[in-house]
Parts: sequence; C-alpha cells; structure tokens
Amino acid sequence: MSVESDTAAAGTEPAAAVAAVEGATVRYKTVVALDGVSAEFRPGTTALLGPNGAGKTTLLSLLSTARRPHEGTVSLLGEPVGGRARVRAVRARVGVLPQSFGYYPRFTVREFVEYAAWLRKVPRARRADRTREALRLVELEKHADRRMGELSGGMLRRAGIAQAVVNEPALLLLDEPTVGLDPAQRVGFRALIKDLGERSAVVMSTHLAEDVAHVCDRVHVLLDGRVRFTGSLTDLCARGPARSGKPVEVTGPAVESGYLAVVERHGDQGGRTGQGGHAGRGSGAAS
Ligand SMILES: Nc1ncnc2c1ncn2[C@@H]1O[C@H](COP(=O)(O)OP(=O)(O)OP(=O)(O)O)[C@@H](O)[C@H]1O
Repeated sequence: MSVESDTAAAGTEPAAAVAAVEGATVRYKTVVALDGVSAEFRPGTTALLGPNGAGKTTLLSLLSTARRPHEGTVSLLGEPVGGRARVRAVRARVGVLPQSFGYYPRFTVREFVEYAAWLRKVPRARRADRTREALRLVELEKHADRRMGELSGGMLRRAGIAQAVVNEPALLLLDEPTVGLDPAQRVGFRALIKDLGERSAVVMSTHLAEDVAHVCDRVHVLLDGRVRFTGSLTDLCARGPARSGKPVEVTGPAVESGYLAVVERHGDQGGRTGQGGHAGRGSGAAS
C-alpha cells in the first residue's frame, strides 16, 4: 500500500508549512525508526498518532534539530536545516517539551524558565518579561518562587510548557504532553495546547485519541516508521465504520475508529509494537 493512497488529498491547505520532512530515514543500528517519512506541519495543532515504537519521538527529534536524518531532508521555517549557524538560528525559534526532562531540583520555577530563555537565545533584556509571560500562560505565576523539586506532576508539566514557549517559538514540539496528568489536569492542558496552537505551529505526539479529538486540527498516523495517513480529523474519523449516512463527528471514539481502520488497512504493521497504550486501546477512558 503506498503512502499516497492512504493520504488525504493534498493542495487544499491554505497556510504554508512551518516545518517539513522529505524522505527522512533514521536508523538506530539495525532498527529503522523512520523509513522515508515525508510530512508537513502547518500553523495550528498537528497530532502524531501511532503505537509504541512507531517513530513519533524520532520524528520530533528531527524537527527539533536534535538529530539529522541518515537520508532525506528537514526544512524549518522555510529553509533546509543545514550548517551549524543555521541550526542555532532555527533552535532559537523552536520550543520543545520532551517526554521527560531534566532539571536542577533546587532551581525555582522562575530560574528554570529563565535558564531555558538563555539557552534559546532570548536577549538578556527580554528574559525576565518573557519568563513572566510564559509563567502567566501556564498559570504558574504564583508558584514562580517554588523549587522545581517540590512541584506536583501537573505543575511540572506546566513548567515544562513554560520553558518550551519562553522564546515565543514559531514551532512548538510536545512529546506526549498529557501523560501522567489526572483527568481534570488533562482537560486544562488541552485548552492550553489549543491556545498555543493559535500562536505557533504545534506538533503533539500522543497515544490518546481523546486528546487528538479535543486539541488537534490535523493528524499524521505513523505506523512502523512510516506515515500511513495524513489529513484533517474529519478525514481520519471518516475512515471509521460508516454510520448510515450520518455526518462525520469528530470525537475521541471516532478518532479511535478511524485510527484503527488505518492500522487494519496496513495489516500487522501498526500492531508490530503496539501495546496497551496505543490509540484505540482504552484511550476512550482518558477523557
Ligand atoms: N536510542 C535508541 N537506540 C536504539 N533504538 C532506538 C533508540 N530510540 C528509539 N529507538 C527505536 O526506534 C523505534 C522508534 O522509536 P521512537 O521512540 O521514535 O517511537 P515512539 O513512536 O516515540 O514510541 P513511544 O510511543 O513508545 O514513545 C523503536 O523501535 C525504538 O525501539
């Protein structure tokens, strides 16, 4: 099955791509993590949906410039990622929330975010203001003087988002941002991510169909290192079982059904590494 045959029609997108990968292959010794992946990322929020080991984190690492593909190209903000100077310039315009991130536990929340501002080349004169604004965005202003080591899991994720947006990134990369949050926190986070999608192109890796339905405009389904579906959420939901001519509704269960239809269409490729956490397996409970 070719990628194109399972990919929604191109050419209907009004906004230019903020980031793109073309024919990207990444290997870790004998494992092919990405196998000729081509994908574009536009303003708004795009989900990377796929089972464990599908290659989502590896794709994010290309977009963050942490890694270069063995084959293929990556373009960010309209230009191919090339030499060191260009990578440095691009990094200043990208924000990243990794699945887990390191921090010095005695840093206050403010110090943690200010440090990220320094790393992302925010000019010294703007760092304090940008830090304040990032903390306001994630509603952590009141906790700015608390130590990182004292934060709850939800507050830690918020601090992680604050450090990712402190440089007002044009491209914001979130790797499973709602993992470990309780249902109420997850709902709050969805609203925050949706809001961020109005300021930046947000790319969010997730297993959770409910999060995708609530937050994202577009989705790339990755299975076994390949993009097997690209399109709007309505397109994905329409892949699910037809319901006697009813209009397609974008809901968590509908995203789950559309996703499973893509997985089934590609035989066992999506199930090779898929386990309990993958979209369509119990994700309906995560609302
Ligand atoms: N540092 C590494 N060394 C060796 N293999 C790796 C490494 N990182 C990832 N892989 C392998 O590459 C493949 C893709 O991994 P990746 O972490 O990108 O998937 P993922 O979709 O993000 O998975 P998950 O949903 O579990 O986070 C997997 O087979 C994984 O085992």
